[in-house]
Amino acid sequence: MADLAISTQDLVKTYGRGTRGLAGLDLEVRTNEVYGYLGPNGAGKSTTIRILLDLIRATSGTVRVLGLDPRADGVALRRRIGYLAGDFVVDGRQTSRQLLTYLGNLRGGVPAARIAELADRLDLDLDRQIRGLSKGNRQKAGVIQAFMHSPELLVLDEPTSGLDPFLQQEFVRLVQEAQREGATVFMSSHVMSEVQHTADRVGIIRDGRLVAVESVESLRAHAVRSVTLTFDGGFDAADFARVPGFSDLTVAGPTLRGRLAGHTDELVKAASRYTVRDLLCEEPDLEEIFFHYYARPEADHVPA
Ligand SMILES: Nc1ncnc2c1ncn2[C@@H]1O[C@H](COP(=O)(O)OP(=O)(O)OP(=O)(O)O)[C@@H](O)[C@H]1O
Repeated sequence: MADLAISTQDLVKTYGRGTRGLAGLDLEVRTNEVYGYLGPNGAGKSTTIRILLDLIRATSGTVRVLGLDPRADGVALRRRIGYLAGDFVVDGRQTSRQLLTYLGNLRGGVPAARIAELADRLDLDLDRQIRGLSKGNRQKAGVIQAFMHSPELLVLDEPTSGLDPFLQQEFVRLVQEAQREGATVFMSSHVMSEVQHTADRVGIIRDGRLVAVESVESLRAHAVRSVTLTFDGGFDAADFARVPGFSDLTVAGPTLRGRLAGHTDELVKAASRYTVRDLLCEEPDLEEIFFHYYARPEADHVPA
């Protein structure tokens, strides 16, 4: 289907001696979305990505990437994809500039100014030998080679591992720019917070199967936030006990704390009857929801 950048049906990968890599994976990544592919170590994320790139082959099942079969059209596909491997390994004797120029030429030529601009944004010294670089700096070279030719599809395996928080923000901007320019981004991670700033949807994989697909928006809407309200003058906690979704209330002097699921509107209306000195509403902990899926072995595929 044209509106799907990636689709797999009943994909199975068995490694020697029956180790299950994938156990019937049905994946659908829509064109121009950012899809976060989440799961704990060993869930099958890298196995999926390697099959998409035809670096390994599935035991059974079908795969379509940009409308093509990676097994038959791997070479044509590579040019249209930006791929960052989880274990980005290259010949360390060359400089990043040499490596990126070489890879750029393989992909039909990438202007030197584009490489320089990305290196500047990620703060990478292009003229140092790769083997002398820290893991984080090598990862920057990996990120640049994935983005530099403005591919239609970015397939990124744990892209921000090793990047410091400042560079993670720059990475988020790169992903957003790529999406604005029409690219689709498929990105694996085992850390929810890493993808929540960029992803439209997240798919959660466990034991080689997709156990949930949700839009980040809906994850947020169902997320639970810790709320702390401090009042000037008295307040009646009973007014807050009636607020839908507000639970685990505790009162300490002028301060009321609780957990809020869903929208804040009713809580704000209840608080507006009093003089509010301070209001703290913590970011929803999506990680908590993410682990909730692992706690339910029977969890069903939830279409977003
Ligand atoms: N080359 C291999 N030979 C045998 N088993 C493998 C091989 N590669 C992966 N596996 C197994 O397949 C399963 C899925 O591994 P995979 O690397 O795809 O998981 P992952 O979700 O990417 O984990 P991580 O976050 O640790 O990279 C694991 O049980 C793993 O041990």
